[in-house]
Amino acid sequence: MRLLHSYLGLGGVILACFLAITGALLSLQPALDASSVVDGTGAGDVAVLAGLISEQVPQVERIERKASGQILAHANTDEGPLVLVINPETGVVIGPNEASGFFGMLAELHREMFIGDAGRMLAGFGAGTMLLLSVSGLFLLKRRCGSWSQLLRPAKGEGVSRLHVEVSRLALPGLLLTSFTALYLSLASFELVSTGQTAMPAFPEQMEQGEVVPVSDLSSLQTIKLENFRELIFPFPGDLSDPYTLTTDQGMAYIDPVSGKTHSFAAFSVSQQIYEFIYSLHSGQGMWWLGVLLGLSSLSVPALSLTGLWMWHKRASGAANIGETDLSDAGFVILVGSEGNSTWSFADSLKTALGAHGNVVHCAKMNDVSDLHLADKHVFILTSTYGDGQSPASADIFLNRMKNLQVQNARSISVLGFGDEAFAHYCQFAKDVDQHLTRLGARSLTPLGLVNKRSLTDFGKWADQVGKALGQELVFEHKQHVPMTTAWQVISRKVYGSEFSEPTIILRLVPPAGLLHQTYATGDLIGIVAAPGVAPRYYSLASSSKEGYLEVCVKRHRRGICSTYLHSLRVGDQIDGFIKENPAFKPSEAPVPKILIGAGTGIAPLAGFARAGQIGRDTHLYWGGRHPQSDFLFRDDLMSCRQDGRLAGLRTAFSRFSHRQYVQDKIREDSSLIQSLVLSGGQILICGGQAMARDVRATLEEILRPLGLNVETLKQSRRYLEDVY
Ligand SMILES: Cc1cc2nc3c(=O)[nH]c(=O)nc-3n(C[C@H](O)[C@H](O)[C@H](O)COP(=O)(O)O)c2cc1C
Repeated sequence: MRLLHSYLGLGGVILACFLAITGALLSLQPALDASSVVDGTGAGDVAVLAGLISEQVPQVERIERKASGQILAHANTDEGPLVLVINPETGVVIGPNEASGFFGMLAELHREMFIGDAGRMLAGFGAGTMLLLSVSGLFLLKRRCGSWSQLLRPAKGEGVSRLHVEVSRLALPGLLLTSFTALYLSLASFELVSTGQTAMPAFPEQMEQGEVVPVSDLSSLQTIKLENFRELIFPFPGDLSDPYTLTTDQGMAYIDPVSGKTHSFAAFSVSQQIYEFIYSLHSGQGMWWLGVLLGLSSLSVPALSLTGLWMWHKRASGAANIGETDLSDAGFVILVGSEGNSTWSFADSLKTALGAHGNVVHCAKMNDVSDLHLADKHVFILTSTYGDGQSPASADIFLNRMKNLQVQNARSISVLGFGDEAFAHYCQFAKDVDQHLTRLGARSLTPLGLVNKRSLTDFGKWADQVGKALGQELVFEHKQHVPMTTAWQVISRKVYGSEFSEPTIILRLVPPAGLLHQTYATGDLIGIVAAPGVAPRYYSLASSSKEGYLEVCVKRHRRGICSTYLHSLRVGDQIDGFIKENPAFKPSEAPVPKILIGAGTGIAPLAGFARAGQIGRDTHLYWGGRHPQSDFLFRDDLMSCRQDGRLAGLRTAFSRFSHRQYVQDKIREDSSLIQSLVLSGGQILICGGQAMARDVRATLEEILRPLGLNVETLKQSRRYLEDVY
């Protein structure tokens, strides 16, 4: 699916954009027509209307009623062909149909690119490509979301690939409909599907003799109401053997110009009705709102093409950047499972560190695994997890392939999973691979390692174990991509808990004078690079750009390079940082109760949410700190939130004060309140260290159990969000 999607996208990008843009412009026509339509009941029947028109436009050749209700008269004048818009109420000529020339040309460009059959074939090919892209895109979307039922849930991931997903999700229904109908119309234009249009009425062999009557006196036309009328073609002037040709929504008829009677009639066949229905679905004729919606979804095609190209390039460059080593020379093999590419950079670091000891290392995609990758090698499997606990793109057939391979031939196979604890199935694919290998009897150098949010610390811990097992110290220079930073100036600093060995500060920062203010939301992160070559450290924001400053809360860690650096800053000092969005940790906008739970510096985004007061009145905050006198972070702000009702409840627990309580103790005390908040649709947001998050989760499981609920189910419906570090 992915290959099909990528190659069709690459091959068809220009054609798809061309068809989408011309189609989007054409989609305006039904809406413009509809806006100029006057209620058409006044002129009565077709005979009256045709009579009124032929009096004003003697050279009229054809009258048509478009699906929008607009009436057009086509005449052949001495100055050339003319299309006139007619008021259906009065039959009076409103004026020339100026749009018809432009849209006519545009339609021709869209259908056949002014090059006839070759253009129509290209357009048909483009329609087929778009249909395949939309269908394969739908399946990839399902894979990314985990299952069909999760298709409409908020998209996971970040950056360009998230944009691609969000746009395609909005546009896919429209794109599927447009491309399917376009392909059908294209096949119909080459008569590869039946349109039923061959069923014409029999042409009258003999006309009545006598005087031609005025069109308004033709009895067959007097019975046709305007809303059923489609087209009337006048006989060729002076040709007494030529009848009127009438088309209604029932079928086609020839009408005698002398007697006014119907000579012959052919009803529309089912296939013709299908054709017409599909035509109006594609063009929006008669359903201008659908036309506009389809036009808007077509506009997504250039955006999807650009973001898709970027994703393809990024994916293609991942493995290519790592360099090649001959497999037969290698004693070590690194197999990589990656979707977004970041795991390749860890594979690269591992390869370099192993290579520094003279080891020959070969890297490959997990999907390419063969017996040659295993035979007498130390194998490292580095894989991310994707969708909802599923395999990433470069590992989706790995487990199947492994079934036929001799894992016992490998000297060792060790698995390292990359994932994100915020997901319900943390590193699930790596766990599945590890279990599978154990079942097959593979030897391993180290137990399964897990890396949360690409943490260099987690990676380093696993690599230390590998180094010890091999008797080689592995030194890493992990080249992590650091986005462009901007300068931030400290405008205030408040120190808390200075009597403890690890104090906490709240820093307020603004861009230095003259620099542009960026936009960020409470709960987003600021990445700070404390020294060249050191991986960025991320801190949650307690404020949004609306407040005019950026606020972070930092506890000093004994050997923490970045926290020590931030603690050393004074008012007026400048630092470099970049904003990283954190869409996974945002309170829902629905007016449901919110339960905010945190400990230590985890209070930062929670205090920010409470302060902004946008998250509804029924917000309860639980926080655990050390001592109420010395490190009650954001105390004044939280108190005033409680007073003015932005917080309906504020419960604090202090671990170095009289009762020595932790935040989960306060939660347990409030069990019945929490149960009722959850039952009324409440959302829980947790921020802080891993140990706190684990204890809180266990307590909440106990509280939820009597309700027949658990954390996992809440997580799946985004009612349990964690930002844990
Ligand atoms: C759409 C999407 C779904 C994800 N699903 C999971 C998941 O179910 N479990 C998990 O632990 N991590 C999940 N992650 C996080 C990734 O595994 C993690 O960011 C990893 O470092 C990405 O590595 P890669 O860029 O090499 O694919 C998901 C990420 C995205 C973008």
